[in-house]
Amino acid sequence: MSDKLSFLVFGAGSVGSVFGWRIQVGGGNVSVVCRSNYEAVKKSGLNINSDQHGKHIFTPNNVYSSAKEAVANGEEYDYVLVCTKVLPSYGDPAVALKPIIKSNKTSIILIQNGIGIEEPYAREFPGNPVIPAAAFLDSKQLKDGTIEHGNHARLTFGLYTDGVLERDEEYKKCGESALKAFDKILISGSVGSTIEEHLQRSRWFKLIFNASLNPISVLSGQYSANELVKNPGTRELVKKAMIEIIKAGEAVTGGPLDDKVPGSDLPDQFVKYTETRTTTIIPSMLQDYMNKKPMEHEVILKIPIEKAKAAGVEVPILETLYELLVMNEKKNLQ
Ligand SMILES: NC(=O)C1=CN([C@@H]2O[C@H](COP(=O)(O)OP(=O)(O)OC[C@H]3O[C@@H](n4cnc5c(N)ncnc54)[C@H](OP(=O)(O)O)[C@@H]3O)[C@@H](O)[C@H]2O)C=CC1
Ligand SMILES: CC(C)(CO)C(=O)C(=O)O
Repeated sequence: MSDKLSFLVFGAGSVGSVFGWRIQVGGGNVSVVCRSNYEAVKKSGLNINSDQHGKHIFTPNNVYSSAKEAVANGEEYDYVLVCTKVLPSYGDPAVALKPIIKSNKTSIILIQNGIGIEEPYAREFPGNPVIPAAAFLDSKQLKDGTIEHGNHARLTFGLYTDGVLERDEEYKKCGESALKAFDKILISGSVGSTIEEHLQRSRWFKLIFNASLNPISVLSGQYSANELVKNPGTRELVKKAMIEIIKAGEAVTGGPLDDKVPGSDLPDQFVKYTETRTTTIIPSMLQDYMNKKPMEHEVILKIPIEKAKAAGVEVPILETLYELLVMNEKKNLQ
C-alpha cells in the first residue's frame, strides 16, 4: 500500500485538472472522476498547456466515470477535491459525494467560486473537514482532455467552522492537520498556498472579480476581462460593481477584505492586475455561456445579493446584472 496521501478530483474540468496535476507533481496519489471528458481522459490523460509550467501530459493514477466506480475496490481517500461548477438549483451538490465519503478521514476541499457553497457539505457530512478554497488562476478546457492554463496558480483556503461545527474540537483538530498537509503538498507542486483564518473575507475578495467581470463579460456580448477593463465605459461599470461587492463583503464579514489594501483602493488594483495580464482572461461564466451551459449566477450573484441586503447594503448594479444574466441564460439554454 502506498504511503502517499490520496486525492480524488471530483470533476476534472480545467481547474480540477490543473490542481490535480500539480498535487501529483507535489507527491500525491491523484485519481479523477470525469463526466463528458471521460473517454478522452481515460485514453490519453490530460494534455495541459501551461504558460507557467510548459506542456505536459497529466496521467492521473486512476480515471473513473462515476463516484461509485471511484470506491468500487474499497478505496478511501484522504481528500476529495470538488471542482465542479456550483449549480444548487440543479440539485443538492453534496449528494453526489455520498458514495465516496465513508468515514471522517476524508477532507472535502471545495475549489469553486461563490458564496454559501459550504453549507450543503457541512450538513451532509458533519464530521468531515470542509475546506473551501478560493482559486486564483485562469484555465480553460479547449476540447475534452485538453486544458489551457495561464501563468500562475494559487489557492487560499481554510477550515469551515460555521454553525454547529464551531463547538466540535475533534473536527477542528482533524481539520487543522488536513490544512497543513494540503498546504505542504501544494507548495511541493509549485502552487501558491495560503491557509486563511478569515475564510469568508477571502471568498468575498475573490468575488470582487467574479461578480463584476464574469457577468459583464457575458452581458457585454462576450468580451474578455482584459478587453472590458481597457474600454473606458465598461471599465467604469466594472469598478462600480466592484465597489458594491467590497461594501457588501465588508458588511457581511465584519472586516476589510484585504489586510494591506483598503477597500477603496481594491477596484483599481483588480483593474490594473487584469489590464497588465499578458494572457487573455475568458471568465468561467463566459466559457459556460459560450458552451451553452448553465452559469453559476446563484452563488456568484444571488446569494451575495441576499447577504448584502440582509446586512443593510444596497447593491443595485449587482441586482441588475443578476436579472439580465438569468434572462440571457434562459434564451441561451433553450
Ligand atoms: N476556469 C477558471 O479559470 C476558474 C474557475 N474557477 C471556479 O472553479 C470551479 C470549476 O471551474 P472549471 O474547472 O472552469 O469548470 P469546468 O466546467 O471546466 O469543469 C467542471 C467539470 O466538472 C465535471 N462535472 C460536473 N458534475 C459532475 C459529476 N456529477 N460527476 C463528474 N464530473 C462532473 C464537468 O463535466 P461536464 O463537462 O460533463 O459538465 C466538468 O468536466 C467553478 O466553481 C469556477 O467558478 C475558479 C477560478 C478560475
Ligand atoms: C478570476 C477568473 C476570471 C479566472 O482568472 C475566475 O475566477 C473565473 O474565470 O471564474
